[in-house]
Amino acid sequence: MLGRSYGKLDRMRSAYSVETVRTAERQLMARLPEGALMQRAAAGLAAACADLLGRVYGSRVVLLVGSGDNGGDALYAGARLARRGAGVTAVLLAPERAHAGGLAALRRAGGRAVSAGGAEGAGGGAAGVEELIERADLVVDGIVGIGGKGGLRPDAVPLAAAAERSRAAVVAVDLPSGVDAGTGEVRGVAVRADLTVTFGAHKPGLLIDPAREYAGSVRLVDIGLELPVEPELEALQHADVARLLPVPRAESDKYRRGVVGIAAGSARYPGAAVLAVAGALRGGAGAVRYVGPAGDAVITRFPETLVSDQGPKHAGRVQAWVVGPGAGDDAATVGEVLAADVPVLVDADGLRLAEAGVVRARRAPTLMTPHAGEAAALLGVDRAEVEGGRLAAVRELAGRYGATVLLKGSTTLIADSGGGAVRVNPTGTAWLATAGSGDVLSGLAGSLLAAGLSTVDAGSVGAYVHGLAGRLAADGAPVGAHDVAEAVPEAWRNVLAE
Ligand SMILES: NC(=O)C1=CN([C@@H]2O[C@H](COP(=O)(O)OP(=O)(O)OC[C@H]3O[C@@H](n4cnc5c(N)ncnc54)[C@H](O)[C@@H]3O)[C@@H](O)[C@H]2O)[C@@H](O)CC1
Ligand SMILES: Nc1ncnc2c1ncn2[C@@H]1O[C@H](COP(=O)(O)OP(=O)(O)O)[C@@H](O)[C@H]1O
Ligand SMILES: [K+]
Repeated sequence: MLGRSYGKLDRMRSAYSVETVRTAERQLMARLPEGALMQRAAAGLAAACADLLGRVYGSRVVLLVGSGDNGGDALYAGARLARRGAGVTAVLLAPERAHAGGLAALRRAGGRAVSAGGAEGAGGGAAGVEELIERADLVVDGIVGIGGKGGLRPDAVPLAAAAERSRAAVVAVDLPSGVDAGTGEVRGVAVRADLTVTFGAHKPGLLIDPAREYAGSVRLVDIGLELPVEPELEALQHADVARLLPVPRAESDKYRRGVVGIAAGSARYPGAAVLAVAGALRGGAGAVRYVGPAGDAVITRFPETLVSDQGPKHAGRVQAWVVGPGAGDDAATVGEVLAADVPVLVDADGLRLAEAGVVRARRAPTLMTPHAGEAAALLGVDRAEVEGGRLAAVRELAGRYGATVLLKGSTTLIADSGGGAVRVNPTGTAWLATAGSGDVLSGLAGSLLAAGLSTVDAGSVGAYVHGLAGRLAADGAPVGAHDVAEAVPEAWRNVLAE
């Protein structure tokens, strides 16, 4: 929990695909002496390990070393720690293919190496190796980095399991071994790290669940890569959001600030209408119109709402619509809203009722906000497939519908149909997994649309403020969706205070 101290994140965080990182590395390597890049990586890694250890001298460090350059980084960093008095043991998964220069450096510094399979020297053997890991103060995971394919290989699985059992702090080199760097997918076992030291650029997997959870906190080591302007993934931070939040000027009036229309709720689910309005009233629009059968419940709770029981077509001026929360099977209302020539946010029941062809044919932009279950239903796949491959799912939906799609959940992603960087929300908290909090988000993001933000900005700023409001409201204890709505002004002030 970041709690009330939240808010020191001030630069857009970007992640680049593995191919982009490799290209940048090749270009830089061509201009540098051989091995220089790996030394930069190892120096940053060793410094992070030393910070974590506090006292390096006398500490017990175990390196898990695969056969690629990821293992090389671990070996060179281990050599640096050994020179400062740590007892360093490298566990080699493939002794004959371990990075030769790194291994020699470690041995010169007084470190030793054993085989994971037990073939080489004392202390080897599977049981001995696992014991070594369990007794360590620090485990450095250099099994595999961006060269990884598929899940962790079977010979590496017991090492990852021993690291998880161990009391040691676990530092992953570049990525936790076993996670997919490009997508955040995790197939089978992967290393669970307390800290991941990543080189040159964040990789998408470090920002997307489930892999993000395996990474622990992430420290970026600058190795001098020159990266393209457009990343594959970007996470807004406080300063970015502060620039995008709509703030009224002296000449503003309620219409200039934007009117958001909420077509939500039903006799069965009046609460969804109330919660969507609760979010909308705190989202920057100058007025909130409500259309639907829950007008009485809405007006009782929020007398400032402009309530109408006519359909959306007769509701009067609206700069953006929200349709769907708690809407049941009211396809006619969804159709009417989609026919309006203003931005529309479609959520919940509305997603099921919005035909792809109709959404694609709209001239004004559309923002769809499914959770994983709804996204799975739209794509005709299992929910687990969406949860395991969120990036592919959000892109696929955006392409199919010709819309901006915000995929809710542990990592909320926002993709535009035109391609470009996918936004990832960094403020989410599992306390938001409470009934109705999605309704608050749809009202909030709809209000931002009415205030003039693009669908991508309204979705990502909405998710950011909503996540922050969830953290502030919860502050370590369970909350209801209405609490989240009530904390939105505090979240807003928190962002602008930066
Ligand atoms: N390319 C560069 O310029 C730099 C690379 N660096 C490091 O180099 C890494 C990439 O190195 P490589 O390209 O050698 O690749 P890796 O070391 O990431 O992985 C390749 C090795 O892992 C094995 N492997 C692949 N999939 C596996 C799996 N699922 N389970 C277990 N083992 C698996 C392969 O057999 C191969 O031997 C980066 O992640 C980073 O740590 C850094 O030194 C910085 C500079
Ligand atoms: N584990 C989680 N971590 C972070 N945020 C979550 C998590 N689970 C759900 N959320 C967020 O909570 C909200 C729930 O929305 P939704 O699933 O539509 O619920 P409802 O339909 O009950 O309103 C979304 O903003 C979603 O991103
Ligand atoms: K690794």
